[in-house]
Amino acid sequence: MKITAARVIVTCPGRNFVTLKIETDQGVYGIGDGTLNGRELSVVAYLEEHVIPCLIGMDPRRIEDIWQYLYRGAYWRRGPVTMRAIAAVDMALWDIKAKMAGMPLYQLLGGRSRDGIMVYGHANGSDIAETVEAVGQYIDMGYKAIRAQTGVPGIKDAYGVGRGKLFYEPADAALPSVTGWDTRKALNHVPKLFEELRKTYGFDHHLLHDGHHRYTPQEAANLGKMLEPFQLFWLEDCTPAENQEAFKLVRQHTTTPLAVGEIFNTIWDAKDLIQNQLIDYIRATVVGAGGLTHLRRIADLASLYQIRTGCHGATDLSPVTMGCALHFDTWVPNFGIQEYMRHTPETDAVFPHDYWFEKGELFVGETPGHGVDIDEDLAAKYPYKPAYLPVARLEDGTMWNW
Ligand SMILES: O=C(O)C(=O)C[C@H](O)[C@H](O)CO
Ligand SMILES: [Mg+2]
Repeated sequence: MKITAARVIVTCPGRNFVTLKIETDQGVYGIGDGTLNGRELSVVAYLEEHVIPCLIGMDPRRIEDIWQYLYRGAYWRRGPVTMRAIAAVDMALWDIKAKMAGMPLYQLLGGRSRDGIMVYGHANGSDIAETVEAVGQYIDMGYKAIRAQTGVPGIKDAYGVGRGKLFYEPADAALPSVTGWDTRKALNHVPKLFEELRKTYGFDHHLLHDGHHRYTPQEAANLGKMLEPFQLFWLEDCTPAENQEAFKLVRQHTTTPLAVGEIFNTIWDAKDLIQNQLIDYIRATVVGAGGLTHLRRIADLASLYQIRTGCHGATDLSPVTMGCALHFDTWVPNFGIQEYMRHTPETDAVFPHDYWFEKGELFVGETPGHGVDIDEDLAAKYPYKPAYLPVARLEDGTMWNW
């Protein structure tokens, strides 16, 4: 069996997606996602110029060997561009293998560990009252877990507060817009949101919060401590994780569960955090961390330390990644939760998929493969549009982490 052709499809049905389609001499094809928010065309070039020429003629059933070829063979390892290109190939190859087996992908991974996948949605508002109302809407839709973000008085465009409620897109400008940040103001405000949420809705639902790399380890520890009475499911990205040791300080001071990893590319980014039990949830997902082949290794390492998965699932991960992640979630023994930020109806139409939402959970169907396809004619109607995430600056103009 041979790979006969592969091509990259870029489409923007509301936001940009990079999709890889791999064809074989047996008529079976596979689909993979290589979207890298705000840097999409770098993955397109990496795939078209450096990966696809090597793939032609290879046996698509040799998933592991092709993964190693692309990882070790490039000499230059890791990084978001490389690992997304590898992920796109890996997803497409697993799709092909599962289609040939006539099985949904989760069967090849080891079979079903659960029926539904608990997901969390994004509730946000410009102030506490609006966010409390938005959380109520998610509860009414049946969600069991909700991430809550709020505008903070005195901060311009606080992280996670979109203009829309059910659909909002952080990468919303042709060049990065400038947002603000002030840790003091956030630390004074965020605990009040969760106090209000617990007063209003009680403790039956899981609540989550994303610090988006904004706090120093000491500030993050302080926030975690202040949030303890409100029993969060997790506090995410409370401090940047390039220095994995920084989490020791946070961990020593708070029992609020910690989640990290949406920007991790490999097991090496998470190794010390996991082995020192400095986190509770690992956020790496299929497109970010080199596909299913590599994500499985991260999950297995995490399972040794009772750390659970919490795959990133923002809108910049296409329905192809969402489909793969849901098959992974259906299998993975140490599953925690899955992020689910809804795609627009336009995106859902470009990517027909066999997964659906019901009472706070997502379910995958029995379609062979990962169950997500691309309608190429429709995709062609939405050409690439430059779009960037914002940047963040402190009041005095200093660049900060968005
Ligand atoms: O979904 C999250 O938790 C995020 O932090 C969203 C990210 O900012 C977004 O996916 C970046 O592309
Ligand atoms: Mg996040």
